[in-house]
Amino acid sequence: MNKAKRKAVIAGNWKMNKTAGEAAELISALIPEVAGADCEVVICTPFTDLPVAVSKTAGSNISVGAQNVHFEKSGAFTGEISADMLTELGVEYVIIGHSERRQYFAETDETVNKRLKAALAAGLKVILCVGESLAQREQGVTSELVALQTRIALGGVSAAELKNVIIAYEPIWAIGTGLTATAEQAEEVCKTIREVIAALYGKAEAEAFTIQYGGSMNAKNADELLAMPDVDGGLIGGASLKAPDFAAIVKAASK
Ligand SMILES: O=C(CO)COP(=O)(O)O
Repeated sequence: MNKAKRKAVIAGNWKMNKTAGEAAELISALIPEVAGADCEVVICTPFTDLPVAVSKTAGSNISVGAQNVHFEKSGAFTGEISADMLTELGVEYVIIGHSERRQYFAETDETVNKRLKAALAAGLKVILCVGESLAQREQGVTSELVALQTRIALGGVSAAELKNVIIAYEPIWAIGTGLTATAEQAEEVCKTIREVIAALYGKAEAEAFTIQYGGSMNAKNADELLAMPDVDGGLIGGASLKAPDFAAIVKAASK
């Protein structure tokens, strides 16, 4: 695989953090720190921060994403947000299938697939999350599980649409725990994902495809993780909430 062909994507997943006022402050601090980065920079904010995030980042190299989207276009789905609502705001990306959504909000591979197709149809770029629990890793089913999650999520997605999809490999046991997958563990699963993409869409598509690692990624471990041949970026939780911490990872990806 020629990694040089792929531009790294560093995305912050703010989760349920930052009011709109706090978001404005964080973005103001972030813009000068990441200006000129040689990688793509994305911040995925709570829904309520999206308008301020879009307006504040205008003219900068930071793209804005949401953290979820519903699969229907509109209707009686109290509390939900549609893809058209996001695109009209100027939102470019959306995270789909994060393990916290799967774990706490009963999202399944099937609804992840429906959300993904709805997002792509509306013109959004998707960061699709896959990853195993600690019990699944200990049972030795990580590769199989991640391959299955990937196949189901991408069901019905064309090769043209795939260009707007990134996959983030996020081992659940490494999220917010301070436990990072070793670079070798991250590489092994990211490589498996690339093989699944190659089997589904072909070798050229797989080589062009961006795969991120996520799970306690920080300024200290970013270099080693990003040096892996199949790790093309990161999806960052905790370390995306402070401008210097996030900027340090962006810098590591720009080397
Ligand atoms: O879930 C994550 C990003 O989506 C990772 O979160 P942490 O970086 O806080 O472990």
